[in-house]
Amino acid sequence: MKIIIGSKNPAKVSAVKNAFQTDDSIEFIAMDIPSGVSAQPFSDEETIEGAINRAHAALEEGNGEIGIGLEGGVNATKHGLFLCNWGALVQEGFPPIIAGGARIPLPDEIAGKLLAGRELGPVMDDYTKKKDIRENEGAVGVFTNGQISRTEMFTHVTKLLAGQYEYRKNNLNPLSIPAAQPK
Ligand SMILES: O=P(O)(O)OP(=O)(O)OP(=O)(O)OC[C@H]1O[C@@H](n2cnc3c(O)ncnc32)[C@H](O)[C@@H]1O
Ligand SMILES: [Mg+2]
Repeated sequence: MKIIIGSKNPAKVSAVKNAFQTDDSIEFIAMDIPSGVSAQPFSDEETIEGAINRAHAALEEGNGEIGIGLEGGVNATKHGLFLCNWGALVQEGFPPIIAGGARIPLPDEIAGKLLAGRELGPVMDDYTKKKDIRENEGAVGVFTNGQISRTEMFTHVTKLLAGQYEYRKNNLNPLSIPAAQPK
């Protein structure tokens, strides 16, 4: 089985491999796929849409059995601007499977820069004086003092996708297969 991952970001690619590691017959292909939403999604809705877009486009371009999209964004609440992360798994002929990740508030100093229009990736690099935080521990890793890395957070999201996919496969009632969703 071929799983096409809609990103070449190593934090995302490792997460998908971790989540499906029990199955040796899987071939993983990572492709650079645009999210089709803003570079810095600003709501759960927009972030979910980005994940689904990536999963659909990955499946189509990579010609596999499963497409996976993982997308990071932020979501404003009255308690502050929270990191939000979403994943989607797309399989031909079925509606997308969706799962969300852990969320933590961003410090005001970082949130202010995003509200002023900057992207989290470069803001985190400036803040930590390191390079490519988004491909390594991520903002979630920095602000949890290394407890939960971006890979670990996305591994959790992908396990939630993989588990729902397995459940659907094992409990498929042929009479209730939903119609394919328009792309
Ligand atoms: O190559 P892709 O797959 O696009 O990987 P990405 O790191 O850009 O990830 P997203 O597009 O999903 O993330 C959306 C935006 O949020 C930023 N971002 C999200 N989570 C982050 C994190 O944990 N650390 C640093 N930047 C993050 C990222 O740089 C983008 O500006
Ligand atoms: Mg991106």
